[in-house]
Amino acid sequence: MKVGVIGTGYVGLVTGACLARVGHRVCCMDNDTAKVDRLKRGIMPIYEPGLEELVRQGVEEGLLEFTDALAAVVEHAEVLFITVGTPSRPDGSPDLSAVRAVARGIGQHLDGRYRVIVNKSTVPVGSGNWVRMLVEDGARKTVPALTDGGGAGAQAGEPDFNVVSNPEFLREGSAVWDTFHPDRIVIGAESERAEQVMRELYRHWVSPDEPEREPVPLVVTDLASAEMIKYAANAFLATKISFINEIANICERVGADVSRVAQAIGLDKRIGNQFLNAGAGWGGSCFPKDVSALVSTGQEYGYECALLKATLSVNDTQRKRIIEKLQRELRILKGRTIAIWGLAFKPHTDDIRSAPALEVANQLLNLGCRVVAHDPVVTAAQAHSQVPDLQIADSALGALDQADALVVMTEWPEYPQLDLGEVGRRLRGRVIIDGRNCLKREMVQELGLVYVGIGR
Ligand SMILES: NC(=O)c1ccc[n+]([C@@H]2O[C@H](COP(=O)([O-])OP(=O)(O)OC[C@H]3O[C@@H](n4cnc5c(N)ncnc54)[C@H](O)[C@@H]3O)[C@@H](O)[C@H]2O)c1
Ligand SMILES: O=c1ccn([C@@H]2O[C@H](COP(=O)(O)OP(=O)(O)O[C@H]3O[C@H](CO)[C@@H](O)[C@H](O)[C@H]3O)[C@@H](O)[C@H]2O)c(=O)[nH]1
Repeated sequence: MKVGVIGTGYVGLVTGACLARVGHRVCCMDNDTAKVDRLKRGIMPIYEPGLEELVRQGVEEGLLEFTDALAAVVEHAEVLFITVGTPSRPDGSPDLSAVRAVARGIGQHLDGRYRVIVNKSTVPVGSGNWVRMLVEDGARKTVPALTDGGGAGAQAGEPDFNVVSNPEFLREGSAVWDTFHPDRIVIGAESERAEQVMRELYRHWVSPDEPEREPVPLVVTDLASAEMIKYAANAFLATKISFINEIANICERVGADVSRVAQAIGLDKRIGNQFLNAGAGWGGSCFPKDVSALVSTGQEYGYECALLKATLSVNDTQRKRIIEKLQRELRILKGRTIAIWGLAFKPHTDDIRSAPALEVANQLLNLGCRVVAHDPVVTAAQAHSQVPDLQIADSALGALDQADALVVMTEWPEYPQLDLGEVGRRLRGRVIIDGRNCLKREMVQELGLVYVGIGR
């Protein structure tokens, strides 16, 4: 099928490359001309395992191309994905300005051919109807027949597009794998015709040719339910982490070990063992904004989301606990040098959007510390775009020289592999705050260092 992807960011690029891999002809569009130019030269805008090869293969096979022209992508595609960003506004509600611009723009370039317009951006309930309205508004300017009402068809009363909600559940760092192995595909469709197009688009997943491959469950719903499924999934996962962090905070007080508690409760199949790692709290481009957006939707309808507000508030205080732990061990923070291992909001990505590490770094700088950080993939330029006063070390061990304490903020697998003896020798102070419970406590303690984990 001919597929268009509008917004070649994380989701757009991965979606486009994976759809090309299964044989669709994909045109990815972005209004960031520099990004498009780099992509045409094979330079990836993000660090994501497996993505570069996939993009190269798609381009070489003539199945994947990039453009900065909206008209070109609308012209090309039978199915048009909207994958632009929907960041939080200061009040927690999502900023939908990019979706608005794209939906209107699509309308302006529609011709008489039928299109399926797919919302893959995470957008509040009701956005499917809103996108339909915006596309119609855009089309009205260029397709006079629409002024007769009834839809976006070149002939009055005959719509030439349908809107579909197809939320995305990929995780950064394993985005390609997740796209090929999703737990489910959700389609909120406003017509049978659009549903059939989406079934065909996802045939590789939902009706695999190879008998050894299990079909991926396809959940077909109305638009509003599909939109809600995305928010509910993220809110549940974020709540699960805030829950275990709260348990961790009680564990610390009563002398229990949250790792053992999580392991044991996770064996209960009703609870499950994933997303039970206590730590410095969740971050990233999705959980913070999506939980806030759901609270904001509740408020629009006069509903107080008490549980979701608690999820957010536990997460807020969780980062402050890192500072409290440092204060407890070092007493005076002013004038101290603190080393931070890990800046990305989680391992295997260079994404620093709402990264707990940067928030902790900022707080420490405000408290008068010098902060020296290391991350295996986040560059100094990226880090400085958010925290200009942060010092960046070339190596994890290099970050420790003159440091009074080490704080581990991202559980990159290489950190626990480092020579702890060397860590002990390099650190000026004796304190290690393991904000991700990823180091071997006993080994740290054997070296005469003070180990402080989360909930243990
Ligand atoms: N990142 C994730 O892991 C993830 C996972 C699931 C869902 N989502 C959702 O997917 C959406 C996209 O997220 P992302 O992380 O890929 O965002 P992103 O910021 O990485 O990418 C968005 C892209 O859209 C482009 N863009 C903005 N306005 C445009 C316009 N008018 N025309 C064309 N392109 C435009 C930007 O230049 C950028 O390249 C969000 O709603 C997000 O919540 C993200
Ligand atoms: O047990 C855990 C698991 C995760 N985290 C933290 O939670 C955050 C989010 O992690 P993760 O969910 O793995 O990353 P994302 O790439 O943000 O993916 C989430 O957000 C995406 C965007 O909506 C969804 O598509 C995914 O399904 C959803 O997992 C990170 O800061 C992690 O450090 C924990 O603290 N403890």
